[in-house]
Amino acid sequence: MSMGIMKSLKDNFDKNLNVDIALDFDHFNLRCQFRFDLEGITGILGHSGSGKTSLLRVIAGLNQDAKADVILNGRTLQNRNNFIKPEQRKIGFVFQDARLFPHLTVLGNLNYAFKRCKPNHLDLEEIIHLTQIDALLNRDVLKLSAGEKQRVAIARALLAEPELLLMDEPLSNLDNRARGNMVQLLRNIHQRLSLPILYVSHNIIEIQQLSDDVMVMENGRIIQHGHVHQVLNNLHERITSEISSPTSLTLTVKQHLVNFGLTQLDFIAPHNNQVKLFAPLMNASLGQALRCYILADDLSLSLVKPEASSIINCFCGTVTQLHRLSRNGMMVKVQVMDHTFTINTSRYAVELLRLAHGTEVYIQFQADAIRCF
Ligand SMILES: Nc1ncnc2c1ncn2[C@@H]1O[C@H](COP(=O)(O)OP(=O)(O)OP(=O)(O)O)[C@@H](O)[C@H]1O
Repeated sequence: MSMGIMKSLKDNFDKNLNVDIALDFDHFNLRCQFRFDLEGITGILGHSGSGKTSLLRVIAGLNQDAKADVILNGRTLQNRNNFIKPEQRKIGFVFQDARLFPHLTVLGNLNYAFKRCKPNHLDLEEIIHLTQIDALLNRDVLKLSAGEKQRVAIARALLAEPELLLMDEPLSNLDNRARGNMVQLLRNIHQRLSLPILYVSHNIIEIQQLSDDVMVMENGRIIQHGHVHQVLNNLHERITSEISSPTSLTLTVKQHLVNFGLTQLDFIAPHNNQVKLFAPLMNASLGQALRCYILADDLSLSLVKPEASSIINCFCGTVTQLHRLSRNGMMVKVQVMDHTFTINTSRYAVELLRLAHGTEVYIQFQADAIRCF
């Protein structure tokens, strides 16, 4: 197995992406300028039509009309005078639909990429195993399920040994269960290959579970870019006009209470008091950091500390924001130390509790409201 060689090669170059793009369609203008170190998975979130696909297409070299400077790992892919063709950019692209070669089997599709990439630093068997397609190799690609097709498409993209992988809504044709499995598979791939990924999705949960950094696009512009928790917990009002994003946290495992079916996670509350935060019992080692989220509908608010309550998680915090979501629905942000919690409640409750910026409140949630990954 050539994992050692793979890893050292991946680590040898400076990984960064430098982009300055101006692209004009009849009714849409894309203007993006950014430079960042390519380390993990960067999620790209935004309403339909905000320009996410257009941005990926320019980076991949699929839109020659764009006025763009694109520099990947110090290599100029495009500027006023140069245009490197898509197949020479060392950028992989996985689309919403798998786009496999229909006349080839699964193995034929993989070999197409593998044989064109010389010398090979990746091990074909390893990639087949990593993408869980061992049992599919001789199958006709037209007879695969949507999830199977996407796994083959990912394997094929990896075998071309890209320096950057672009993924455009790769899981949108899958049901919830297949989507969950694919998120885990993508995390494994990323961990094993250290391959930077730009990952476009409408699905905030998918972005929360996969991304280290998140960019938010609106109307052809990047309006937010930063660490996943920081961006998702403070999503721009225009993006959260109809939905609330989940509270996004990284928490470490403190202890397992096997008899109660609970796992205690580390959480620092006001005045530096360590308070107990419980999640459902999970198979994770002590000290392991977990990506966690809580849906806004799963939290409730109280003005007084509930002394005797069956809801076992309760923290004191301060209201920092109130935002009307619908005719009767409100979104409330509560700051608890460094953590911002997002709670959905009714306009009636906000008036009843006289909630305002600065109100001290207690947030409550059940153990199974916290979902960990
Ligand atoms: N070839 C084209 N010619 C003219 N307009 C285009 C072209 N491609 C995209 N657009 C327009 O550019 C805008 C951005 O499209 P884009 O596909 O980049 O958005 P998106 O954020 O990826 O949307 P979605 O999430 O629905 O896929 C849209 O208004 C779209 O109609």
